[in-house]
Amino acid sequence: MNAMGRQGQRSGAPAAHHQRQHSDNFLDSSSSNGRWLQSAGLQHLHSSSNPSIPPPKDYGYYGGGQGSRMYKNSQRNVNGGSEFFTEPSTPPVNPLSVSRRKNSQDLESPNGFSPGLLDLHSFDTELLPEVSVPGLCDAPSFYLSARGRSFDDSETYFVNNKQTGRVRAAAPENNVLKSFAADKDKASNVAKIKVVVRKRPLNKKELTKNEEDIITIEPHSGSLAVHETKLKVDLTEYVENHEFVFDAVLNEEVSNDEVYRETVEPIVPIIFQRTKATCFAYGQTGSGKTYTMKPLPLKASRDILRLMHHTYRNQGFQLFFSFFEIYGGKLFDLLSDRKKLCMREDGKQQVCIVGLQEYKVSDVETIKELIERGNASRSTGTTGANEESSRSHAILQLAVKRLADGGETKPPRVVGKLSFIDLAGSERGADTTDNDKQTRMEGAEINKSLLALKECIRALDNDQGHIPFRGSKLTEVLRDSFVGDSRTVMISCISPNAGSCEHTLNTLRYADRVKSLSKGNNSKKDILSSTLNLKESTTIPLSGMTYEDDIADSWPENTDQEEFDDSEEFQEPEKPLWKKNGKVEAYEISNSEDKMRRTNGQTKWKDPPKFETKNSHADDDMNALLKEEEDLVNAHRKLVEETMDIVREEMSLLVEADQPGNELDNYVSRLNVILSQKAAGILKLQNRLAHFQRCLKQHNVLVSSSGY
Ligand SMILES: Nc1ncnc2c1ncn2[C@@H]1O[C@H](COP(=O)(O)OP(=O)(O)OP(=O)(O)O)[C@@H](O)[C@H]1O
Repeated sequence: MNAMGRQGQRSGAPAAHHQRQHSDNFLDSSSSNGRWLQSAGLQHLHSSSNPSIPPPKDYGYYGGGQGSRMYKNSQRNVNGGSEFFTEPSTPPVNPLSVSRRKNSQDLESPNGFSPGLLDLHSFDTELLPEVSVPGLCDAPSFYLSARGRSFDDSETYFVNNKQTGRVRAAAPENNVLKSFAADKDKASNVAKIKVVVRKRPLNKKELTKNEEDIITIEPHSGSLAVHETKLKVDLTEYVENHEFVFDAVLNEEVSNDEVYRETVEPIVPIIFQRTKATCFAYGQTGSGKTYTMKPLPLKASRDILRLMHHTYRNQGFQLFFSFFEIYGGKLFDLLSDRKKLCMREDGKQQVCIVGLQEYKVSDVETIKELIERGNASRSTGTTGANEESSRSHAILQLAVKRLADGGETKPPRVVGKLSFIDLAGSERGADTTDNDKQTRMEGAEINKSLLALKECIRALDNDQGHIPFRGSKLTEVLRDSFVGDSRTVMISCISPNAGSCEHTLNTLRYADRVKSLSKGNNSKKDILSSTLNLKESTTIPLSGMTYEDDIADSWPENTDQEEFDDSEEFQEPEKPLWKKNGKVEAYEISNSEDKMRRTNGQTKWKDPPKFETKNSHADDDMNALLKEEEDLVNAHRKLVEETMDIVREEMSLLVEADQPGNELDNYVSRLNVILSQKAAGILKLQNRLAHFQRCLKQHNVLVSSSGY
């Protein structure tokens, strides 16, 4: 049945009344009721939290008929599917069309890659003096009012087209230069975390199946609604509206250029100011993560190079490129024949990826080539929802480095870093069409890392002293995104079709949790990060490492930062990968850091602690427990939602019971159904709770140490 038909059937009251009702409730989302429900992750129930208010029955949501389903359907017909997937500004590389494993010979051939240099402490920016910004005061002040606003600003930083939700695309060529020069303080005011949602258009398959678009986007207010069709106990349908507000919401018409301008462009200038920034896409398989992420690094590189060649000309800045993936809990270099990599922390708990090949790049063409090579090496497969699905988390890093005073004789030091992370689909483990063992294992691993990411976010959100970054390789890599002088942009990708409703709601709830991180006091999180460093320095080695890895890597005995800060330690040249005109062209980050320290007669690495195996089991246990907890909370939330529905049903039953001539039989049988439903729901949750309690008991030691 089409939306119009259903709407006609459902509407018991004039549509105008409902429209007002919804938008009032929505606008009232800051009320205590709204906050109360939001705090329980049930904000979507706000509009119907008062059982005396009839349930929402139509989509007349944002007023003026624009948010109605009728409107959306007609919009869809205009798009008709012919525009679908026509826009990639960077044509997607088909990994299957390119040989998956490039040999290193091929990769290292000197075809334009400029010299690269070793950087052991690739995340260490402490020793660098602050970058002076030439011409800062000359900045045209009009620019600030037009573009380059910080994420915190209450006004949108670009102008939206009110009809289409399209972001105005009229940016001047050198806007990054201008926005950077505009105001250094403004740039450093860019919010620590920005959460953006992007909705993709319905695809051909969904259109063929006549699937409904259930997402309404209101770009001006950053709000979005998911219209979920549900069944009452008497099997009649009704629609529940779930409302969310984010830093920005981008509808299906927004181009990749516009996505870039909204997400990454504002953070590019501050990479030159000792900032580590991360942009990642999150969402179910086939929701558009890769499509969204793919063009961003190239656009960012272009802007970074422009800054280097203009604003910072002759100031010793260099751009380095690396690309790796996390697959099955292990790291692989996508630019080096999928060489296995190893992650390590230095004395300051800074992450260092040993063996990762970095390329010094100075032109966009080379970067494009590297991106294509990396993408071709990615692990992909087919899921029910996406024929070319990413099975891994891919991490592409652009590091801005600067030559030290000694010029080319010393390795340049990192000034800032921009990381792009294309996460694997958020529900891969639950994909029912994935039934071979390998795929299931991949799914489990992906879920583990996404769960760990969520737990880190939750821990930061709840001001917990311990942030479980070690829960997965992904969170270890991402750690820098959340602590210290860092910026994070999360792009939540959602599918519009009704069949994806549950996954979409999960993605949006996840995004909502990340968003709440940015609400609080940032300094609070910085304090947290120092607590974290203290705690982490005394905890166990990286989970998921093999025993061999552990023996080879060992662990820092001494975390005295001063000793590790000594830049003289970095003079030993790294293993050159290839040479051009007698100059080293590319280097790999190796474990010579260990050797240096040992040969200095000051061994700072010790044998693996004896309790290591036990602790890596403990990590697994903790992950399992976290998963149990997650499931319990979700089940509880679901029961509350169902209870609300049942209460509504009861209210109308009572109203009917009071009507003259009401049939007692009908009342009795419906009440019976309602009560059985309630009892079944409670019983199910009780069983789950009992199971969780048993798990807690089983892992008693863990429970006390992880603060349960
Ligand atoms: N905004 C969009 N506009 C047009 N086409 C899109 C958009 N987003 C995604 N697509 C298309 O949808 C399909 C799936 O997208 P994509 O591969 O990016 O999904 P994904 O989230 O990365 O999936 P997975 O997690 O399985 O890797 C692709 O064919 C892509 O071109």
